[in-house]
Amino acid sequence: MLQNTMVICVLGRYLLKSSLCSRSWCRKSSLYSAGHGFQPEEIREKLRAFPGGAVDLLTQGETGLAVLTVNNPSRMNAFSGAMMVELEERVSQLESWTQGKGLIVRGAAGTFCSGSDLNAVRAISNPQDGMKMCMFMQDALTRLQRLPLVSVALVEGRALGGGSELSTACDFRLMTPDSVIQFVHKHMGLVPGWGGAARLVRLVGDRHALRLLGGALKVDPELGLRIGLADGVLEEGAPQDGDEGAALRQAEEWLSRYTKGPAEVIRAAKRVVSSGRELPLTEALRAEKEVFGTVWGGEANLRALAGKTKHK
Ligand SMILES: CC[C@H](C(=O)O)C(=O)SCCNC(=O)CCNC(=O)[C@H](O)C(C)(C)COP(=O)(O)OP(=O)(O)OC[C@H]1O[C@@H](n2cnc3c(N)ncnc32)[C@H](O)[C@@H]1OP(=O)(O)O
Repeated sequence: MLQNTMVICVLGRYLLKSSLCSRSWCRKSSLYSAGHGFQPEEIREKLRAFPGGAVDLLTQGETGLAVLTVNNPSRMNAFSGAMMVELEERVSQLESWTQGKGLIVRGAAGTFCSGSDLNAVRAISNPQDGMKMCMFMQDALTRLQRLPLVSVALVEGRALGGGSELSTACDFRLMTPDSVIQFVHKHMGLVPGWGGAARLVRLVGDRHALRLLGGALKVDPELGLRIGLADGVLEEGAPQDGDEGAALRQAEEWLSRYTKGPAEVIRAAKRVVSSGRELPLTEALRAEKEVFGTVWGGEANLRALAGKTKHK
């Protein structure tokens, strides 16, 4: 009991100091340390032995939106080891992108992501390597979720296994009409290990989470909306018309509602939500105070005051 309380206190302090407190939000901070057996360089080297695919990042300076594309279409965008390393590198890039406001995470060629590349999984199916991959991906996806960017997973086609977990690391999920999110882990004799279970419980509550994991249920857009896993359903038809970018454009338009305005204000909004999501109330309030201090009397605030803004 005492040990649990200490772990919670240490975690709270860690979040406040490392990624959520005012002076160091943008600093790269890891979820695990050497004390947990987390040796990132050793893990990267191991993962790079499983090549294939890419994780592409496109940042748009004018809009402040970035698009992260999981790109391995011949394997339904499964994550090779090299792609796991690339994902972490892209997250590092986004951590340093101070002008960013929004992020869309998608898969190439009309499908989201079919999880880990099973060829790599078979080769590292011993417990030691599994733990290393688990810590590495938890760390990368936790840092992705904590980015001061409003993020949305654009789910087309299938989001399976690790792909379903990736979708939960975004603030929102948009689904195309025929898409499916499925935590297939049970069928693989597994549970999520990329942080997907912990995030799923926070998104849909423990009972729905247990239904999705225990039943490996296929979540279509209707079910997704009903349980709060999906935040919107995109319009029918675009890819059949030979226009692969249509879903992306719809997602950009959807996201722009939440990213319109000065970067420092949008980023501050995401930061107070991140601290509220992760920290106990007292620490979240302190973190909120720190963020408030970064916008109070700031350029956007003074402009609004000078303009006698009315909210009609
Ligand atoms: C469980 C958690 C774990 C983790 O957390 O790390 C994982 O994520 S394990 C991976 C979980 N995902 C799967 O088990 C996916 C298995 N694949 C399928 O169910 C199907 O392939 C599907 C539904 C994704 C697509 O079916 P469809 O009929 O449309 O296409 P194909 O089956 O012909 O697939 C095309 C091609 O892609 C290869 N593929 C698909 N997914 C993976 C994957 N995860 N790893 C490696 N390769 C994958 C599939 O084998 C086909 O290749 P081919 O050479 O043509 O056989």
